[in-house]
This record gives sequence, structure tokens and C-alpha cells, in this order.
Amino acid sequence: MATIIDGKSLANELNKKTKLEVEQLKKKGIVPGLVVIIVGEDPASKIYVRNKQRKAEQLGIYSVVEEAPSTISEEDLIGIVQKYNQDPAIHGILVQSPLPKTMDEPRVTRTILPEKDVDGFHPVNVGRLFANLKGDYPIACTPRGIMTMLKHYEIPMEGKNAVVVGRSNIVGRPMMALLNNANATVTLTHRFTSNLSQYTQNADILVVATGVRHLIKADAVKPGATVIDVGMDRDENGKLTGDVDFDHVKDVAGFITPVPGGVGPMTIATLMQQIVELAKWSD
Ligand SMILES: Nc1nc(=O)c2c([nH]1)NC[C@@H]1CN(c3ccc(C(=O)N[C@@H](CCC(=O)O)C(=O)O)cc3)C=[N+]21
Ligand SMILES: [Mg+2]
Repeated sequence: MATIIDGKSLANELNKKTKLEVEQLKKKGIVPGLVVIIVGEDPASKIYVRNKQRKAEQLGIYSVVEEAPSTISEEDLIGIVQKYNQDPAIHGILVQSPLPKTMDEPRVTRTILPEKDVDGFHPVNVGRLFANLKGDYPIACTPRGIMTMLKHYEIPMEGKNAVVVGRSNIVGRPMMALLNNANATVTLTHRFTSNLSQYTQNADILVVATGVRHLIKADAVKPGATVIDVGMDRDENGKLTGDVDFDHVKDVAGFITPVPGGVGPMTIATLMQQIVELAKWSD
């Protein structure tokens, strides 16, 4: 039976550190500030945004939510981003994804100043990550949170086979870069990969971010592997579940993240960590 990676408790630990960092910054007259911009009325997105705002406030971070109607033009949305680019009280700008399909989301992302890009999605920050640059820049929160979990549980990465399933810009691709920078041998698989299990069965570290419920079954996992489930899927009863068949994979894996209580809380905690870092770096 695998060790369950407790994302929730690790997130609580990280949040405590962040809260202390906020107190230190406040002594220097800096209040870290976050704006979350949400377009439209998607109820799930609204819940996430409210959760982020609540967490920010708990940690003493100044937080603004900017709600725009789904009818807003791309130009007007870019105008909102530019307003916060200029606002010295705001250190991090997050535009909640997904945007309405009519919008050019990469263009909106490019409008955010790289030094206020709390998601790490701006091509300048993506480029820094892929070039393995040292120094201070934001990194996509979900993959960075996963690295924090791997390090906390002392999962070896150097020379290990890491397989990432899913090649999104928000999870799979930055995850590939981070694992590669940590000296793992990384394979990035995706929907066109033929015979996926031949890759996953060789993974010492398996990160799954596809949005396909229970895509990964026990027979696709190497005994003792570390399995990280980024999925947030709904079962037939509307209950949150992952891309990994947890109940069976836990008997094969060495370490495994649950859903909920795994990657999700670490993503939010990493977001908070990164707002404080952006505020510090702006000083
Ligand atoms: N610009 C942008 N940045 C994001 O970081 C971003 C985004 N857009 N759009 C949506 C996704 C989704 N996301 C989640 C983070 C934490 C949980 C989370 O805390 N999940 C809990 C459970 C939540 C529940 O019960 O529904 C858990 O896994 O335990 C969920 C989802 C951030 N996102
Ligand atoms: Mg989770």
C-alpha cells in the first residue's frame, strides 16, 4: 500500500510560512497584493476564485477580484490588465482560465507584465523555465507545487524516469521542464501517444494531467512508482475524482496523491507563495 502524499497538510505548512513572510514584508511597508480577473459567470470558476481570495485574506495578502461580464471585449479586458500592470499595490495578476472561446487568451497573458505574472504563464517566464535560468521568476503553480511535494517526500528525481501525461501549457509542459531541470529523464506523452502504458509502466515518477477520469489503472503503473494525479474530474454522482484509479493504483504505487486533498491545495498554496515572492522581488 502506497504512502498517501498529504497535499492538504503540506499546503497548510507552506501557508504558515507564507503568512510569516507576509508579516515580515509588512514591517518593511510592503503589503503583497493579488488581483484575480474573472470573465463570465461559470459557477466552478467563481468558486475557485472565491477560494483563492479567502486564502489570500487569511494570509494577510491584499486581494482584489475583478469580475467582468462574458460580453466584455478583448480590448477592454486588456485594458483592465494594463490598469493593474500600473498599480503599485498589485504584485500579482491572475486572469482566471478559461476565457470565453472568442478571446485570444495567449494575447491576454502576454499583456501581463512578466514581473506580475503570478501564474508563470507569460512566454518570458516560460522561456526562463525552459532555459533553466537561475534567479527570480514565477513558475506555473501546479507543477511547482508538485515539485515541492516531491522534495518534501524525498522522492529521488536525478536519473529517474519521469513520465508526464498531458501537454497543456499550465501543467504538462512546465512539469516536463521542472523534472528535466531536476535531472530526471522526462517523457512527455499526450493524446496521440500510441501504447501509452508502455511509457507509464517504466515511470518512476508519473504525473497525470489529462482530464480523463481514471485513465491510469493499476496495470499501467510500475510497482513502487510515485503517482501524481492532477485530474479534477467528476464521477457519475458529481463527486470530485482524478485521472488515476486511486483505489487500485494505491496498492501498486510507492507514493500517490489523492483527489481531493493532493495537488489542488498545493496549487493554491504555491500561488500564495508566489505572490509574496513577486512582492519581495519588486522591492
Ligand atoms: N489563471 C489560472 N490559474 C490557475 O491556477 C487556475 C485557473 N486559471 N483556472 C482554473 C484552474 C483550477 N485551479 C485549481 C486550484 C486548486 C484547486 C483545489 O484546491 N482543489 C481541491 C478541491 C476543490 C473542490 O472540492 O472542488 C482539492 O483538490 O483538494 C482546484 C482547482 C486553478 N486554476
Ligand atoms: Mg487534489
